[in-house]
Amino acid sequence: MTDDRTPPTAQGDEPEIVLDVQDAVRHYPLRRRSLREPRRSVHAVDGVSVRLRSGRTLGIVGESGCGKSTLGRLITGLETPTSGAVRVGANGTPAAAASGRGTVQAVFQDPASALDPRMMVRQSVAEALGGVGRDERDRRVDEAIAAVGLTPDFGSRYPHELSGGQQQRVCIARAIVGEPDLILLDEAVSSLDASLQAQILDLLERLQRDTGTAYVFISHDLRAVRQVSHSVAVMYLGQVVEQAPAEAFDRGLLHPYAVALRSTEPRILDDGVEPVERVVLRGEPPSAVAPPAGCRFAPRCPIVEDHCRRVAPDLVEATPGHLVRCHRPGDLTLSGVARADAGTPAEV
Ligand SMILES: Nc1ncnc2c1ncn2[C@@H]1O[C@H](COP(=O)(O)OP(=O)(O)OP(=O)(O)O)[C@@H](O)[C@H]1O
Repeated sequence: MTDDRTPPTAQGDEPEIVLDVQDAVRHYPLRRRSLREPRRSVHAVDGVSVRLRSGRTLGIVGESGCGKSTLGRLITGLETPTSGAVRVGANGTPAAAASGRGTVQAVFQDPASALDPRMMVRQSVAEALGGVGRDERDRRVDEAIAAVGLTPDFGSRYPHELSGGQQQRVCIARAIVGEPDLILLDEAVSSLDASLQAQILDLLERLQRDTGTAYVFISHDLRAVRQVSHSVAVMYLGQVVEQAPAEAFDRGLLHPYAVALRSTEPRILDDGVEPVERVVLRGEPPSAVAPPAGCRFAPRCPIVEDHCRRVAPDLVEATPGHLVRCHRPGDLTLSGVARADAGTPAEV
């Protein structure tokens, strides 16, 4: 894959928006043990706004429990937001209404459980296509199986006759066969070994070039996210704390949590840049049931000030396409990680 992920569209001729998340909130009410107990809920996603254009990839990273998968379920319409709006496709249909209609497809971590063990590959891919005539269905199923690099004879195999990588290719064939506007990839390469991961990531990039499908790529693997994404959103306790063009993700992160997270993957900088000093965060993430007042990251922040504990920072644009939610953006830097270089940030 190339480093330059700038889409091939001329300026002023922007591709259409296929995902528009506006102030999305998803709270899960907790069961009360008695009626006197106050109502409490898990703030899984707490005011997320992102937009994604056709042909581009938005990466979402953050530690376990920060709300990545919940956001993914809102995008695929598997869940509805407690408040806010999630619209998908060129027509801006609410995600819940678009669910099951093929506008958005999803690929998850475990391909074996995503495939029906009683269905041959062809049936499985055809099932995802829905109601089209038989000839067209056969043609599109053949194309999808070929597009993911499987030979036609795989069509008559069952999932247990495939390797993990081949099963994931079938899941991707199922996702692309109906030509969706958007594919959610939630830890889609995480269970594969390194060389298979590279193959699948290359495949996804090629498919995107050919079809213009947009991807939301959720992963704890920063290296994979950096490789495929045009823009990367870093989540912390249900909120986006930084969204940066992929180039800035290497050297120009501004939020202390994003810098710390980034420092756990020094190998990304193997391309001649000095190694990064590791920032070790104190403590565990606070509970998503009662997020801290002020900045949610304040209890663990290495550069916290009094103000941070009292006033919640807004997500503001530092440079075009680069957003950060911090009172002291850019104040935590690492040796080998230069201060943000505005450059020409990509929009997703
Ligand atoms: N159905 C549910 N009911 C109650 N709480 C939930 C539910 N689903 C998720 N949560 C809680 O919401 C928060 C966000 O969970 P989510 O699965 O979105 O995080 P994640 O970032 O995808 O984590 P991981 O990387 O471990 O998958 C967590 O605190 C989780 O316990």
